[in-house]
Amino acid sequence: MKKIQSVALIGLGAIGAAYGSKLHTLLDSDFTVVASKDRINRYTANGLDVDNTMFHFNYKTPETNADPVDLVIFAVKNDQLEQALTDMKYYIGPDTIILSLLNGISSEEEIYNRKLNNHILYSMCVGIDAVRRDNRIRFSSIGKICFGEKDRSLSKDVLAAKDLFERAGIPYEIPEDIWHTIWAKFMFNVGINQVSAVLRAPYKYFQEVPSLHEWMEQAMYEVVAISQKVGVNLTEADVHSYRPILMKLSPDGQTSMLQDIVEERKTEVEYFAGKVCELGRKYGIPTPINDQLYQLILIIEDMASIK
Ligand SMILES: NC(=O)C1=CN([C@@H]2O[C@H](COP(=O)(O)OP(=O)(O)OC[C@H]3O[C@@H](n4cnc5c(N)ncnc54)[C@H](OP(=O)(O)O)[C@@H]3O)[C@@H](O)[C@H]2O)C=CC1
Ligand SMILES: CC(C)(CO)C(=O)C(=O)O
Repeated sequence: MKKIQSVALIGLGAIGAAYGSKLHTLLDSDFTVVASKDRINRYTANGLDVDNTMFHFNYKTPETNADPVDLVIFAVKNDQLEQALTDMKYYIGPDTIILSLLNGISSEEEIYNRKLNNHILYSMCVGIDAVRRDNRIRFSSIGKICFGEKDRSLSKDVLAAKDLFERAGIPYEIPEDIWHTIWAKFMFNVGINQVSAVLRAPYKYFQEVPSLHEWMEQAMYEVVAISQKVGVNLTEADVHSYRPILMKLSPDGQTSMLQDIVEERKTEVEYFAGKVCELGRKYGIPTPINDQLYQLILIIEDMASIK
Protein backbone atom coordinates (compact mmCIF):
# COMPACT_ATOMS: atom_id res chain seq x y z
CA MET A 1 0.00 0.00 0.00
CA LYS A 2 1.13 3.51 -0.85
CA LYS A 3 1.85 5.47 2.36
CA ILE A 4 0.87 9.14 2.41
CA GLN A 5 3.88 11.07 3.70
CA SER A 6 3.26 14.58 2.44
CA VAL A 7 0.03 16.57 2.44
CA ALA A 8 -0.88 20.07 1.23
CA LEU A 9 -4.10 21.84 2.21
CA ILE A 10 -5.76 24.96 0.88
CA GLY A 11 -8.43 26.73 2.94
CA LEU A 12 -7.36 27.28 6.53
CA GLY A 13 -10.85 28.15 7.77
CA ALA A 14 -13.10 26.37 10.25
CA ILE A 15 -12.81 22.94 8.60
CA GLY A 16 -9.28 23.24 7.20
CA ALA A 17 -7.83 24.32 10.53
CA ALA A 18 -9.68 21.62 12.49
CA TYR A 19 -8.41 18.70 10.38
CA GLY A 20 -5.19 20.51 9.42
CA SER A 21 -4.17 20.75 13.08
CA LYS A 22 -4.21 16.93 13.31
CA LEU A 23 -2.18 16.56 10.12
CA HIS A 24 0.35 19.18 11.25
CA THR A 25 0.85 17.32 14.52
CA LEU A 26 1.50 14.08 12.64
CA LEU A 27 3.53 15.31 9.66
CA ASP A 28 5.12 18.55 10.87
CA SER A 29 6.99 20.17 7.93
CA ASP A 30 5.58 17.57 5.51
CA PHE A 31 2.21 19.24 5.99
CA THR A 32 1.94 22.44 3.94
CA VAL A 33 -0.76 25.10 3.95
CA VAL A 34 -0.96 27.00 0.67
CA ALA A 35 -2.16 30.60 0.97
CA SER A 36 -1.59 34.07 -0.47
CA LYS A 37 0.97 36.38 1.13
CA ASP A 38 -1.77 38.48 2.74
CA ARG A 39 -3.36 35.45 4.33
CA ILE A 40 0.01 34.13 5.52
CA ASN A 41 0.74 37.51 7.12
CA ARG A 42 -2.57 37.29 8.96
CA TYR A 43 -1.94 33.68 10.07
CA THR A 44 1.60 34.39 11.26
CA ALA A 45 0.76 37.65 13.06
CA ASN A 46 -0.94 35.90 15.99
CA GLY A 47 -0.80 32.20 15.14
CA LEU A 48 -3.97 30.17 14.77
CA ASP A 49 -5.75 29.08 17.92
CA VAL A 50 -7.37 25.74 17.13
CA ASP A 51 -9.34 24.29 20.01
CA ASN A 52 -7.20 26.22 22.55
CA THR A 53 -3.83 25.22 21.09
CA MET A 54 -1.74 27.73 19.15
CA PHE A 55 -0.60 26.47 15.74
CA HIS A 56 2.07 27.81 13.41
CA PHE A 57 1.74 25.89 10.17
CA ASN A 58 4.25 25.52 7.36
CA TYR A 59 2.98 28.09 4.84
CA LYS A 60 3.78 28.43 1.13
CA THR A 61 2.40 30.90 -1.39
CA PRO A 62 0.86 29.49 -4.59
CA GLU A 63 3.70 31.11 -6.57
CA THR A 64 6.45 29.23 -4.70
CA ASN A 65 7.74 26.34 -6.75
CA ALA A 66 7.20 22.97 -5.01
CA ASP A 67 7.11 19.24 -5.71
CA PRO A 68 3.81 17.36 -5.92
CA VAL A 69 2.64 15.86 -2.63
CA ASP A 70 0.95 12.53 -1.86
CA LEU A 71 -2.38 14.10 -0.84
CA VAL A 72 -3.99 17.47 -1.54
CA ILE A 73 -6.99 18.60 0.54
CA PHE A 74 -9.41 21.34 -0.50
CA ALA A 75 -11.22 23.05 2.39
CA VAL A 76 -12.33 26.34 0.82
CA LYS A 77 -15.91 27.46 0.15
CA ASN A 78 -17.48 26.36 -3.15
CA ASP A 79 -17.10 29.69 -4.94
CA GLN A 80 -13.41 29.75 -3.95
CA LEU A 81 -12.63 26.34 -5.45
CA GLU A 82 -11.79 27.51 -8.95
CA GLN A 83 -9.03 29.83 -7.66
CA ALA A 84 -7.87 27.22 -5.15
CA LEU A 85 -7.43 24.66 -7.94
CA THR A 86 -5.21 27.09 -9.80
CA ASP A 87 -3.26 27.85 -6.61
CA MET A 88 -2.52 24.15 -6.02
CA LYS A 89 -0.95 23.58 -9.42
CA TYR A 90 2.52 22.74 -8.08
CA TYR A 91 1.19 20.30 -5.51
CA ILE A 92 -0.91 18.03 -7.73
CA GLY A 93 1.07 15.51 -9.75
CA PRO A 94 -0.07 12.43 -11.69
CA ASP A 95 -0.21 10.31 -8.51
CA THR A 96 -1.47 12.88 -5.98
CA ILE A 97 -4.67 11.82 -4.21
CA ILE A 98 -7.21 14.67 -4.09
CA LEU A 99 -9.83 15.10 -1.39
CA SER A 100 -12.44 17.87 -1.24
CA LEU A 101 -14.14 18.49 2.11
CA LEU A 102 -16.58 20.99 0.64
CA ASN A 103 -20.31 20.64 1.19
CA GLY A 104 -22.60 20.31 -1.81
CA ILE A 105 -22.67 17.88 -4.72
CA SER A 106 -20.48 19.63 -7.28
CA SER A 107 -16.91 20.03 -6.01
CA GLU A 108 -15.60 16.61 -7.11
CA GLU A 109 -17.00 17.14 -10.60
CA GLU A 110 -15.45 20.61 -10.75
CA ILE A 111 -12.08 19.14 -9.79
CA TYR A 112 -12.51 16.25 -12.24
CA ASN A 113 -13.24 18.70 -15.08
CA ARG A 114 -9.78 20.24 -14.61
CA LYS A 115 -8.36 16.91 -15.82
CA LEU A 116 -5.54 16.96 -13.23
CA ASN A 117 -5.34 13.20 -12.68
CA ASN A 118 -7.52 10.17 -11.90
CA HIS A 119 -7.03 10.14 -8.13
CA ILE A 120 -10.03 12.16 -6.92
CA LEU A 121 -11.72 10.57 -3.94
CA TYR A 122 -15.31 11.56 -3.14
CA SER A 123 -15.60 12.97 0.37
CA MET A 124 -17.31 15.22 2.91
CA CYS A 125 -17.22 15.76 6.65
CA VAL A 126 -20.09 15.39 9.07
CA GLY A 127 -20.79 15.84 12.77
CA ILE A 128 -18.23 18.67 13.00
CA ASP A 129 -19.61 22.02 14.21
CA ALA A 130 -16.60 24.22 13.54
CA VAL A 131 -16.83 27.96 14.04
CA ARG A 132 -14.15 30.47 12.92
CA ARG A 133 -13.84 33.91 14.49
CA ASP A 134 -10.70 35.91 13.68
CA ASN A 135 -7.77 33.61 14.48
CA ARG A 136 -9.82 31.24 16.67
CA ILE A 137 -11.36 27.97 15.53
CA ARG A 138 -13.66 26.13 17.91
CA PHE A 139 -15.67 22.92 17.65
CA SER A 140 -17.40 20.73 20.21
CA SER A 141 -16.86 17.67 18.02
CA ILE A 142 -14.42 17.09 15.16
CA GLY A 143 -16.97 14.77 13.52
CA LYS A 144 -15.60 12.49 10.84
CA ILE A 145 -14.43 12.52 7.25
CA CYS A 146 -16.45 10.19 5.01
CA PHE A 147 -14.71 9.24 1.79
CA GLY A 148 -14.53 6.62 -0.95
CA GLU A 149 -14.49 5.94 -4.67
CA LYS A 150 -17.64 6.77 -6.59
CA ASP A 151 -17.55 3.23 -8.05
CA ARG A 152 -17.48 1.91 -4.44
CA SER A 153 -14.15 0.09 -4.90
CA LEU A 154 -11.73 -0.20 -1.99
CA SER A 155 -8.88 1.23 -4.08
CA LYS A 156 -5.25 1.80 -3.08
CA ASP A 157 -6.06 5.51 -2.71
CA VAL A 158 -8.89 4.75 -0.28
CA LEU A 159 -6.64 2.50 1.77
CA ALA A 160 -3.84 5.08 1.79
CA ALA A 161 -6.22 7.81 3.06
CA LYS A 162 -7.60 5.42 5.69
CA ASP A 163 -4.06 4.70 6.92
CA LEU A 164 -3.26 8.44 7.09
CA PHE A 165 -6.41 9.26 9.08
CA GLU A 166 -5.66 6.45 11.51
CA ARG A 167 -2.12 7.74 12.07
CA ALA A 168 -3.37 11.33 12.48
CA GLY A 169 -6.25 10.39 14.79
CA ILE A 170 -8.85 11.83 12.41
CA PRO A 171 -12.15 9.97 12.74
CA TYR A 172 -13.27 8.62 9.37
CA GLU A 173 -15.80 6.38 7.66
CA ILE A 174 -15.68 4.62 4.31
CA PRO A 175 -19.39 4.26 3.51
CA GLU A 176 -20.57 1.60 1.10
CA ASP A 177 -21.96 4.26 -1.26
CA ILE A 178 -20.15 7.58 -0.85
CA TRP A 179 -22.31 9.31 -3.48
CA HIS A 180 -25.46 8.51 -1.45
CA THR A 181 -23.67 9.77 1.69
CA ILE A 182 -22.69 13.05 -0.03
CA TRP A 183 -26.26 13.58 -1.23
CA ALA A 184 -27.61 12.91 2.28
CA LYS A 185 -25.24 15.56 3.68
CA PHE A 186 -26.30 17.92 0.89
CA MET A 187 -29.91 17.33 1.94
CA PHE A 188 -29.04 18.25 5.55
CA ASN A 189 -27.17 21.42 4.51
CA VAL A 190 -30.05 22.49 2.27
CA GLY A 191 -32.25 22.32 5.37
CA ILE A 192 -30.17 23.43 8.30
CA ASN A 193 -27.66 25.83 6.72
CA GLN A 194 -30.24 27.82 4.81
CA VAL A 195 -32.90 28.00 7.53
CA SER A 196 -30.23 28.94 10.08
CA ALA A 197 -29.01 31.69 7.75
CA VAL A 198 -32.46 33.20 7.25
CA LEU A 199 -33.40 33.05 10.94
CA ARG A 200 -29.87 33.67 12.30
CA ALA A 201 -30.53 30.58 14.41
CA PRO A 202 -27.80 28.62 16.17
CA TYR A 203 -28.28 24.85 16.55
CA LYS A 204 -30.25 25.06 19.82
CA TYR A 205 -33.32 26.39 18.01
CA PHE A 206 -33.29 23.41 15.65
CA GLN A 207 -32.94 21.14 18.65
CA GLU A 208 -35.74 22.75 20.69
CA VAL A 209 -38.29 24.46 18.42
CA PRO A 210 -40.45 21.86 16.59
CA SER A 211 -41.85 24.32 14.02
CA LEU A 212 -38.34 25.38 13.00
CA HIS A 213 -37.20 21.76 12.80
CA GLU A 214 -40.20 21.01 10.60
CA TRP A 215 -39.41 23.84 8.16
CA MET A 216 -35.84 22.51 7.90
CA GLU A 217 -37.13 19.01 7.08
CA GLN A 218 -39.58 20.36 4.49
CA ALA A 219 -36.61 21.86 2.63
CA MET A 220 -34.79 18.51 2.97
CA TYR A 221 -37.74 16.55 1.53
CA GLU A 222 -37.42 18.56 -1.70
CA VAL A 223 -33.92 17.09 -2.04
CA VAL A 224 -35.33 13.61 -1.35
CA ALA A 225 -37.82 14.04 -4.22
CA ILE A 226 -35.07 15.15 -6.62
CA SER A 227 -32.72 12.38 -5.51
CA GLN A 228 -35.29 9.81 -6.58
CA LYS A 229 -35.28 11.24 -10.11
CA VAL A 230 -31.50 11.23 -10.38
CA GLY A 231 -31.18 7.67 -9.06
CA VAL A 232 -29.63 8.47 -5.68
CA ASN A 233 -32.84 7.46 -3.93
CA LEU A 234 -32.70 9.23 -0.58
CA THR A 235 -35.63 8.30 1.66
CA GLU A 236 -37.39 9.42 4.83
CA ALA A 237 -34.87 7.24 6.69
CA ASP A 238 -32.05 9.49 5.44
CA VAL A 239 -33.90 12.56 6.73
CA HIS A 240 -34.40 10.88 10.10
CA SER A 241 -30.75 9.72 10.22
CA TYR A 242 -29.71 13.38 10.63
CA ARG A 243 -31.85 13.94 13.74
CA PRO A 244 -29.33 12.40 16.22
CA ILE A 245 -26.43 14.16 14.43
CA LEU A 246 -28.21 17.49 14.89
CA MET A 247 -28.91 16.82 18.56
CA LYS A 248 -25.15 16.37 19.20
CA LEU A 249 -24.08 19.71 17.67
CA SER A 250 -23.13 22.45 20.10
CA PRO A 251 -26.37 24.37 21.00
CA ASP A 252 -24.67 27.74 20.53
CA GLY A 253 -22.79 26.70 17.38
CA GLN A 254 -23.57 28.15 13.95
CA THR A 255 -23.70 26.53 10.52
CA SER A 256 -21.01 27.63 8.08
CA MET A 257 -23.70 29.58 6.20
CA LEU A 258 -24.85 31.45 9.29
CA GLN A 259 -21.19 32.34 9.95
CA ASP A 260 -21.04 33.78 6.41
CA ILE A 261 -24.18 35.85 7.06
CA VAL A 262 -22.85 37.17 10.37
CA GLU A 263 -19.50 38.08 8.79
CA GLU A 264 -21.27 39.51 5.70
CA ARG A 265 -19.49 37.13 3.35
CA LYS A 266 -20.99 35.61 0.22
CA THR A 267 -22.80 32.38 1.11
CA GLU A 268 -22.90 28.98 -0.60
CA VAL A 269 -26.61 29.43 -1.50
CA GLU A 270 -25.93 28.86 -5.21
CA TYR A 271 -24.61 25.39 -4.31
CA PHE A 272 -27.55 24.53 -2.02
CA ALA A 273 -30.96 26.08 -2.97
CA GLY A 274 -29.48 27.21 -6.29
CA LYS A 275 -28.71 23.59 -7.17
CA VAL A 276 -32.02 22.25 -5.78
CA CYS A 277 -34.08 24.73 -7.83
CA GLU A 278 -32.02 24.05 -10.97
CA LEU A 279 -32.52 20.27 -10.64
CA GLY A 280 -36.19 20.77 -9.68
CA ARG A 281 -36.78 22.68 -12.94
CA LYS A 282 -34.88 20.05 -14.92
CA TYR A 283 -36.86 17.11 -13.51
CA GLY A 284 -40.25 18.82 -13.07
CA ILE A 285 -40.19 18.63 -9.25
CA PRO A 286 -41.69 21.61 -7.38
CA THR A 287 -39.27 23.20 -4.90
CA PRO A 288 -41.33 25.98 -3.23
CA ILE A 289 -39.39 26.03 0.04
CA ASN A 290 -36.02 26.23 -1.66
CA ASP A 291 -37.32 28.84 -4.13
CA GLN A 292 -38.15 31.04 -1.11
CA LEU A 293 -34.93 30.28 0.77
CA TYR A 294 -32.93 31.09 -2.36
CA GLN A 295 -34.61 34.49 -2.77
CA LEU A 296 -34.36 35.31 0.93
CA ILE A 297 -30.66 34.51 1.17
CA LEU A 298 -29.84 36.47 -1.99
CA ILE A 299 -31.77 39.44 -0.53
CA ILE A 300 -29.86 39.15 2.77
CA GLU A 301 -26.60 39.17 0.78
CA ASP A 302 -27.75 42.23 -1.20
CA MET A 303 -28.75 44.02 2.01
CA ALA A 304 -25.29 43.36 3.45
CA SER A 305 -23.64 44.84 0.36
CA ILE A 306 -25.06 48.34 0.96
CA LYS A 307 -23.53 50.22 3.83
N1 LIG B 1 -17.91 24.98 9.36
C1 LIG B 1 -18.41 23.77 9.45
O1 LIG B 1 -18.75 23.29 10.54
C2 LIG B 1 -18.55 22.90 8.23
C3 LIG B 1 -18.26 23.35 6.94
N2 LIG B 1 -18.33 22.50 5.87
C4 LIG B 1 -18.02 22.92 4.50
O2 LIG B 1 -16.59 23.02 4.40
C5 LIG B 1 -16.25 24.04 3.45
C6 LIG B 1 -15.37 25.06 4.17
O3 LIG B 1 -16.17 25.67 5.17
P1 LIG B 1 -15.56 26.49 6.39
O4 LIG B 1 -14.27 25.91 6.82
O5 LIG B 1 -16.66 26.66 7.36
O6 LIG B 1 -15.30 27.89 5.64
P2 LIG B 1 -14.33 29.10 6.06
O7 LIG B 1 -14.85 30.30 5.34
O8 LIG B 1 -14.18 29.15 7.53
O9 LIG B 1 -12.94 28.64 5.45
C7 LIG B 1 -12.56 28.78 4.12
C8 LIG B 1 -11.12 29.26 4.17
O10 LIG B 1 -10.55 29.16 2.89
C9 LIG B 1 -9.68 30.26 2.75
N3 LIG B 1 -9.43 30.45 1.30
C10 LIG B 1 -10.30 30.72 0.34
N4 LIG B 1 -9.70 30.77 -0.87
C11 LIG B 1 -8.39 30.53 -0.64
C12 LIG B 1 -7.25 30.47 -1.47
N5 LIG B 1 -7.31 30.65 -2.81
N6 LIG B 1 -6.05 30.24 -0.88
C13 LIG B 1 -5.94 30.05 0.44
N7 LIG B 1 -7.00 30.08 1.30
C14 LIG B 1 -8.21 30.33 0.76
C15 LIG B 1 -10.45 31.42 3.37
O11 LIG B 1 -9.58 32.48 3.67
P3 LIG B 1 -10.14 33.99 3.78
O12 LIG B 1 -11.06 34.01 4.94
O13 LIG B 1 -8.89 34.76 3.98
O14 LIG B 1 -10.83 34.27 2.48
C16 LIG B 1 -10.99 30.73 4.62
O15 LIG B 1 -10.06 30.78 5.66
C17 LIG B 1 -17.57 24.62 2.94
O16 LIG B 1 -17.95 23.99 1.74
C18 LIG B 1 -18.56 24.28 4.06
O17 LIG B 1 -19.89 24.19 3.58
C19 LIG B 1 -18.61 21.17 6.04
C20 LIG B 1 -18.91 20.68 7.30
C21 LIG B 1 -18.97 21.51 8.47
C1 LIG C 1 -24.37 21.75 9.60
C2 LIG C 1 -22.94 21.33 9.55
C3 LIG C 1 -22.16 21.82 10.73
C4 LIG C 1 -22.89 19.82 9.67
O1 LIG C 1 -21.60 19.30 9.78
C5 LIG C 1 -22.33 21.81 8.25
O2 LIG C 1 -22.06 21.03 7.37
C6 LIG C 1 -22.09 23.26 8.00
O3 LIG C 1 -22.16 24.08 8.94
O4 LIG C 1 -21.82 23.61 6.84
